[in-house]
Amino acid sequence: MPATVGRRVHLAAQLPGIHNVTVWSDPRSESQISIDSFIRLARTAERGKFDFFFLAEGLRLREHKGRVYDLDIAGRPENLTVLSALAAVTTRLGLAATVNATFNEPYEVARRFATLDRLSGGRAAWNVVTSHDAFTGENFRRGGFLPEADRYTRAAEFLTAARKLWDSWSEDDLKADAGTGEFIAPGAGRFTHQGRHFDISGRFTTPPGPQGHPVIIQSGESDTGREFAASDAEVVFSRHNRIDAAREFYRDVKRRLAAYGRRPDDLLILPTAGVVVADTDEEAAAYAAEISRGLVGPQTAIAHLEAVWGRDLSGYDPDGPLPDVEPEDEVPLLEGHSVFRKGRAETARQWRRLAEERNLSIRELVIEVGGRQTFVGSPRTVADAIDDYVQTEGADGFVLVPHLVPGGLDDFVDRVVPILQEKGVHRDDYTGGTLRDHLGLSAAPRPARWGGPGRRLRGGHGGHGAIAGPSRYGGNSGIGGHDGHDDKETSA
Ligand SMILES: Cc1cc2nc3c(=O)[nH]c(=O)nc-3n(C[C@H](O)[C@H](O)[C@H](O)COP(=O)(O)O)c2cc1C
Repeated sequence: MPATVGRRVHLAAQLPGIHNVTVWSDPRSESQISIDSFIRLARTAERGKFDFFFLAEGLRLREHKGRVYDLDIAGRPENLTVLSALAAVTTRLGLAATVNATFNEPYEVARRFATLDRLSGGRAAWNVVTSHDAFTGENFRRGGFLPEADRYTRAAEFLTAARKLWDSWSEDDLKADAGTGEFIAPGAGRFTHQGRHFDISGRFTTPPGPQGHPVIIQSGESDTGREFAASDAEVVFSRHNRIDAAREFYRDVKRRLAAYGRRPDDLLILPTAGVVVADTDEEAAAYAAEISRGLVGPQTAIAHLEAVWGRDLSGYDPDGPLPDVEPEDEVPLLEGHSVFRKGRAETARQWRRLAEERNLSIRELVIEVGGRQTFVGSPRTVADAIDDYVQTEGADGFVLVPHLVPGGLDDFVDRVVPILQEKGVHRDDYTGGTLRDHLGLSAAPRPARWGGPGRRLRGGHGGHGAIAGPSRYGGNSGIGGHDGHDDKETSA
C-alpha cells in the first residue's frame, strides 16, 4: 500500500434475500437459498478482501393486499446457521447476521453469537434491529411486538444483558486441570441482570469467541435509532446513498458520539449501494437502465405506489402520470415493510413533487426513488466515485448489494477492487484475523453511561468491559485461521 493514502474504504457484501432487489428473472440468476450461492458470493467477497459478508432478516413474508408480496425474493434460511456454514469455507471474511432484539431473548442470542465468533475465529457481527410491527409479532409468543416507544429501550437493555453474558467468562475460566481435577473455575459463566425488560440470572454456558463480543451493527433511521447507534454500535447501516443526504446523515450520527465519550472513528457508517460496472460509462448506464426496468416492472411500480398511497391504484397506467387522488393515511396495503410505515402522506407529497419537477411516470418515479443503482460506470469511474464519497465524508464505505445472485459482484471484485488497491484506499490483503481488526476497531465502545472502562473481574459485572484480543478465551481456535496482527490501515 502506498505511503500516503486517503481514508480507508470499508467494503461489505450482502446476499439479498428479503426484498425485491435482485433481477431474479435474469437467466444468470441462481438460487437465493442454496448453500452454493452463499459460498460463491462469500468467497468472491473474500477474494476482494472485503471486511464482511452480511445477511439481512425478514421475520414475516411481506404481504400486499393480503397476498404474499410476490415481488420479493422470499424463503431465506436462518442467518446464524448459514454464517456458521460459511465460517468453514472462508478464513478472514467477517460474518454479520441480522437478529431482531424484539422477538428474541438475550441468553439465546448471546449464546449463538458467542458460538459463531468461536467457530469463525473472531469474525462475528450482530446487526441489532428492532420491530414494532404487530403483523410480524403474530409469529411469536404473546404476539411478540412492542409499542414503538419501547423498541429501543428493549434493544439497549437486550445488548446490556448480552454483554454481561459474554463477560461472564474470563479467559482462564476453562481450566481442564487434571492435577486439581478442576475443569472450569467456580465463578465461570455466573451472571445477573435485572431491568425493565429482563430479569435473569444463572450461568452462561458458552465461553465467548476471540473477539469477546461480536461487532455491533445498528440500522435504525429514527432519532432514537441514531442515538442507539451513537451509544452502542460500531457500524451503522443506512439507506442514504445519495451524496447530500449521506453527508448529512454522516455528520449527524458522528456528532452524537462525543456525548458517549466516543471518537468519530469508533463508529463506521456504511450505506447500502448497488453497483453496475461495464467497459465504458455509456455501456454501464444502458445496463443500469435495463436493471432498473428488471427490478421495477409495471406491476411493481403500482404496488410501490399503493404501499405509500394506501389505496387500490390498479386502474392507473404505470407509464402514465401519478394518480390525482390523495393517499389514504389509515389503511396499510403493504404489511411488514419498515420503510413506508410512517409519514406516508409526506412521502406521497415528496414523490408527487419529484415526479412533477422531472416529468416522471409512475414507473420512472419508483425507479428514481428506489430502483436506481448507486455507482454506475467503467471500473475507473466507479472506483473514483466510491473513493470520493469516502474521502469527502459521505460514508466510511459501503455494503454492496448485487442485483444478481451469486455472480453479481464478480466484475466489481475483478475490475474495481484493483483500482481501489492501486489508490491505496483498499487493503491488498488481510493483515488482521478478526473482524474488529478489518474495521480498524481495537476495542468495543465503552460509552460513559455504561460506567466507563474496566474489564469484568471474575464473578463481577463492571460495565461491558474491554474486548478480548485474538489470544483470549482459548486462543485462535476458530475454523478460519488468522495471524492475530492488527490491521489499522486507516489514515487521515
Ligand atoms: C439499511 C437498513 C437495513 C435494515 N435491515 C433490516 C433487517 O435486515 N431486518 C429488519 O428487521 N430490519 C431492518 N432494518 C430496519 C431497522 O432495524 C428498524 O427496525 C427500522 O428502520 C425502524 O427503526 P427506526 O424507526 O429507528 O428507523 C434496516 C434498516 C436500515 C436503514
